[in-house]
Amino acid sequence: MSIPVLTIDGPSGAGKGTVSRAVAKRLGWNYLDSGSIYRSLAIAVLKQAVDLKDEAAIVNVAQTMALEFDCNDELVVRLDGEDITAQLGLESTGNTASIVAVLPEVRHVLLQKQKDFKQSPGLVADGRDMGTVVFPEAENKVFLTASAAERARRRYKQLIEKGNGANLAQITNEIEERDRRDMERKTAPLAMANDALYIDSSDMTLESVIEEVLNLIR
Ligand SMILES: Nc1ncnc2c1ncn2[C@@H]1O[C@H](COP(=O)(O)OP(=O)(O)O)[C@@H](O)[C@H]1O
Ligand SMILES: Nc1ccn([C@@H]2O[C@H](COP(=O)(O)OP(=O)(O)O)[C@@H](O)[C@H]2O)c(=O)n1
Repeated sequence: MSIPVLTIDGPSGAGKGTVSRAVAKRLGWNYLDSGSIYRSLAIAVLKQAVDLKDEAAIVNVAQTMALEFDCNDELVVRLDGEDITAQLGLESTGNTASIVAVLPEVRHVLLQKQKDFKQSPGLVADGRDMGTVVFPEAENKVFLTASAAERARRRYKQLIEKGNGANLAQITNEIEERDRRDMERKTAPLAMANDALYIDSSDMTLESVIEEVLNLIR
């Protein structure tokens, strides 16, 4: 029997990660946080002080970086043996991730790493192109979004709660800039798959979004 896949794509701060983790836990399925792969590459590129305009050098880092994901209660990510979990969630990391994610060759190199997460008994995959490019065969697809203002508020609150400083106006600008970059790139842009369920979570509680996604599976 084929392995079931649920894809959840959408822009930054829509709730993809939180909803995906909750649904994966309820179903007992594996979870792919594809953004963390692009984020890890961003950290590797920053660590090696690679010029963000040097496409060949960035592709080389993508090909050679060794990533380990430990998904117990909390996700722990090691890059070339070093624990980079604390840097993964920074907004600066997400912004750099969206710059390196524009490169077609980078996306090509990272494709198989993502496909390898499709393991029994099932997979919840969260990102931008899960339903369109990485798992087009998935039988359940969601496009999860919310207004940019609401997504910025959520991100702001999340950063403050984690004890990181944050500025709402700056986060709003960064989210809008990242939306633009993710939607306008040529390769695997952020777009809704034809066969996806559209959910605007602006005025929904987290619990009701999770319920709606679980209803799709049942
Ligand atoms: N429907 C919702 N209502 C209120 N807060 C939400 C909702 N969905 C997500 N959040 C909160 O917004 C923040 C960003 O969610 P996250 O899952 O990290 O988004 P994404 O993975 O799409 O960037 C988290 O703190 C999360 O708890
Ligand atoms: N499948 C994916 C996932 C992320 N990304 C890129 O990686 C960046 C960070 O992704 P993320 O999912 O961790 O970001 P958030 O939505 O959590 O802010 C995005 O802005 C995208 O540019 C991508 O191109 N394709």
